[in-house]
Amino acid sequence: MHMTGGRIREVVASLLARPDEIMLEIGAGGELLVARLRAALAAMLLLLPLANALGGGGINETIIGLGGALVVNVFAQVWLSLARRRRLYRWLPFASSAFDVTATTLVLVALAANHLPAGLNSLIVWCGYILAILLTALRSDGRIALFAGTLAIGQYGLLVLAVFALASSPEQLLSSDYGSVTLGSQAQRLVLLMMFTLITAMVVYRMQRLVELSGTDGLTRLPNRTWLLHRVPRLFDSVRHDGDSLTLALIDLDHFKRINDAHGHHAGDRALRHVVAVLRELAEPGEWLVRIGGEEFVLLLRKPIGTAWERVDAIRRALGERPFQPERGADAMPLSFSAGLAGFPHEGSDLSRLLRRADGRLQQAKLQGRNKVVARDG
Ligand SMILES: Nc1nc2c(ncn2[C@@H]2O[C@H](COP(=O)(O)OP(=O)(O)OP(=O)(O)O)[C@@H](O)[C@H]2O)c(=O)[nH]1
Repeated sequence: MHMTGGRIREVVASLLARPDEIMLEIGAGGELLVARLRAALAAMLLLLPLANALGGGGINETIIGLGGALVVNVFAQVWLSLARRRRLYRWLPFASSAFDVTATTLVLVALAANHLPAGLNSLIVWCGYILAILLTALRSDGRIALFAGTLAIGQYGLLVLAVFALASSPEQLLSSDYGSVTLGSQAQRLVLLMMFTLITAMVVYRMQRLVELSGTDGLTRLPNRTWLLHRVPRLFDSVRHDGDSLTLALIDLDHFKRINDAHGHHAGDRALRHVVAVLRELAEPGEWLVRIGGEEFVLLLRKPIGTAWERVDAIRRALGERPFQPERGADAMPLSFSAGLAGFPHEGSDLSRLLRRADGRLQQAKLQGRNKVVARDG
């Protein structure tokens, strides 16, 4: 894979950015999945000290392993109950992944307190870091993957320094069960943690791009119906919370079939991009344009229906002043749309009701001769 400096900067910026609403929504679902998986893994963790005891391992290590596994099981249930709540706690993924990493470190510290080489050479417990880092990939938030990886590298690095500082002689770092602890092998483990962090971060990046693609219309790069379905419930919540109004405008281009028939499908595509460019240029903050079908768009305006009507009508007039040129040398042709408006929450408290109401008014606009915006039932 060839990555230029600019591309690397783009990947890093995207991983460090706070995900948008949809990605956070998916991340919240991911948090619940992580919490369920953690609970299952924690239960399986209880088997490890058991296997150690059955395999003739030391009693102290078995007790430390069992104690660690029990604590992880109790916390796993706490994280699960928090993730099940409807409320989105922004700190929860950071706190729970910090717990996953720190639990591993604490078990390693306990092992080191019992027998120094065990703290650094216990491969089984060290794998807890790998699990903690890999789990973050399910949250589709690059910041959490990088946070967990950095924390694991930091904590393990400090443990290595502490053990080497505490060992008064090289013999103390030799063990018949765990082999010899060397700086070289510890450096390798730190590099491995970096590699796992990098891979996990790239998985998150790919996942974010795929989600982005599934919510974007390929022709106009506008958000699509999938985006609308995911975004609208949160937008409704926020409008309700702030006591604001929201208007949904259903926009349909007039006689669009004629452009395709007269100039071909490619010209039709360019006409769609022309309309979107004009609408984008005119869009103000608090307005979201979505392509929901062929030549059908939804414009969401955080405004009461009267003000929204004035806005959409101004956009309709502005589009009329920007004719579309189907081919070089051909006469420019004026484009127009008809629109039906519906207000949230008084005319519909969910998306399908609002769309139905707006569609009725759009049909009225078409029947009344097109190039018209209708905000009331006639
Ligand atoms: N070029 C192109 N055409 C599209 C696209 N999506 C839908 N269309 C065309 O848009 C046209 C819509 O036609 P109709 O639903 O009959 O509506 P209309 O011609 O706009 O007429 P009114 O809506 O009644 O004003 C059809 O010819 C579709 O093929 C697209 O992505 N590209």
